[in-house]
Amino acid sequence: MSNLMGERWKKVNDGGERSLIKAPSSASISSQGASAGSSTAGAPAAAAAAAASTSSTSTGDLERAARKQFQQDVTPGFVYVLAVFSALGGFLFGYDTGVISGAMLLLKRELELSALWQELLISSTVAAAALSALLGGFLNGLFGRRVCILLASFFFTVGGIVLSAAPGKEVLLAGRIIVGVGLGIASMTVPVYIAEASPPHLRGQLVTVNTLFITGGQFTASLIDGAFSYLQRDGWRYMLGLSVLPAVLQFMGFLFLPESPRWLIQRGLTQKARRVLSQIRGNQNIDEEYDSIKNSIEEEEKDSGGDGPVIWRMLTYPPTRRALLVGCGLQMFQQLSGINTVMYYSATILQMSGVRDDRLAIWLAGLTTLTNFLFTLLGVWLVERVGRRKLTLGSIIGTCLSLSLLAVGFLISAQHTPPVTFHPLDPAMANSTCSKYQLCEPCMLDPGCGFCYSENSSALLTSSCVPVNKASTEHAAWGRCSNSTLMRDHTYWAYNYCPTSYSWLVLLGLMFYLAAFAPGMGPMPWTINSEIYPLWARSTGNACAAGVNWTFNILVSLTFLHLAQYFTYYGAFFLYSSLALLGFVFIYGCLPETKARRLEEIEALFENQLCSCGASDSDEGRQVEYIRVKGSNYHLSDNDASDVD
Ligand SMILES: O[C@H]1[C@H](O)[C@@H](O)[C@H](O)[C@@H](O)[C@H]1O
Repeated sequence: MSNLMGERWKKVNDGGERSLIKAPSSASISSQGASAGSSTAGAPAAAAAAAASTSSTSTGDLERAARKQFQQDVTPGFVYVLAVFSALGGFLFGYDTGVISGAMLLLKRELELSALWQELLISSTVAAAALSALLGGFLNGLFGRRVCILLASFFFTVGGIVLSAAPGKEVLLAGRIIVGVGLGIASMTVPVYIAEASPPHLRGQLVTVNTLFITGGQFTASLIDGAFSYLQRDGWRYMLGLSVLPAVLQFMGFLFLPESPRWLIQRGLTQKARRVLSQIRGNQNIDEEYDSIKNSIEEEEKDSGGDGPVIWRMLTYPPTRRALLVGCGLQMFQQLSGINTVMYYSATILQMSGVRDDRLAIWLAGLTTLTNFLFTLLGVWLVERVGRRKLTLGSIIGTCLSLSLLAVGFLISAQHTPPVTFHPLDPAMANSTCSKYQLCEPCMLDPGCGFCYSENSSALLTSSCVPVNKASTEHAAWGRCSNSTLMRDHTYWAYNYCPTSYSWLVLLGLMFYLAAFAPGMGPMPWTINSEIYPLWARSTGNACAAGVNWTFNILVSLTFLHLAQYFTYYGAFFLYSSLALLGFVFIYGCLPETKARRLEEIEALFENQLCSCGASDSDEGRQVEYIRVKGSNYHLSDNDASDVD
């Protein structure tokens, strides 16, 4: 599609550099003319235009005046309030996915949960989120963003209450599914709502704040897990129930917050849309923005044409098909880079380094979530400075390298794995595979076995490979590691890991991983998805991408232990690293820069063949701003654009 906002956008070849220019249509000139008088910045702009007509040498003055107009556009505080209340959905996303690991430690003891029930309570939420994210696309189109956010916070509230009052595991499962439904809807709606309400120059930053809230939720969850782990009875009720507070806060807030103006215009509620636009743009002139949204909706309706469900129209119309591929691909590679495995596995990595106290391990695991949070903050700072494409590319290179470092750490640890020195006889005379292992590595990779060892300050003394207790992986089925009273005199039970003196290498890999992943690969898939689809396809596109995110989340977490069993830990991390490399090639080839463009302009970026973006790297950083002065179009040159920023 080439006709946007009532004006024609053309690609021209200008000295070998591609750029977009637009030639004004008569309609836009007249509408501009009509609105110029009411514009707060209309006077300087008109004066500048007059100067331009008398002397070509005064183009500099003209551009300066135009830039001034941009700089006068102070963002009203209301947009920030709106972003923060929406991002509470991100906070709940992080909190509800993060809190379960600590709660599970208490739950499995108190309710005597089998491995299957533990798995069910963890995965049911993610599975429900995957399905409800897909359904959320339909709900968003039908009822709007605001109603969907209200619905999500309602589900979070009810889910939290059910979880904290659950009399048994069946009700717990119901509560986790209810929370999952809220998660799916919130994860696809919040980024769209923030993107549609933000001014272009702040959009990336404000949508990225949502991911900052996700990681903030994960960090808070680890603190709450740490604090309530001392409350052995019912501690989990507080951990799971506390999410009700932010959920109620968000629900109350959204009773007063407005609907997205873009959705309102699409629904023909034009007066309401104008009111909302004036509210979120403060004292700025909204005529141009309003016209541009309205025109683009009309154009989109013509261009996207055809009948049938939105997903069908998206797949048969090349620009949206490409955008959908890029959006879903980004979400898929985010999860295939193993973020949730790394986060989940951090406690074990700490145990490998010699932290044996459960509570200390829980507190220290909080360091992982804190690092994730702090580096996402860096992403918020960088997104409007370096742009989405460079940030994502840099991040995935670092992610790929750090995954290799983690793999090398596990490889060296495996090569120096301690031997099994003692083969005790099973008191029940059952034939267990555990007794066959001669080394710790194959013993710990077998989910039925664990490594029981004693050590003094400098060396490992006796060690054996024994079956794990079926009711709790914290003890062996029999022998000196079978209960805490027997485990005196520096005797330890290692399940899922081996003691190693190379854990520092793994720890280094872990920190490097989070520092690389969190600013780019963590937030950018959400941010980019919120802006690459035209309005008619936005909810469906985001629903599909969020569905892909949750589906790969569950796939990666469920397969990790099996992967490790068949390919060892280093094999699994080398695999994630190769997938991240594949992700780099995909992003390099297919992801265009969307920084500072209006949502209505972005569709044009997907008109070219997919995977031709790498070739246009020279255009990166070229930020072209279009300023209309009395019917003429001027663009600020590269250097000037940075001033506007
Ligand atoms: O963007 C988020 C964030 O990076 C989280 O830390 C992670 O747990 C989620 O799966 C991901 O979608």
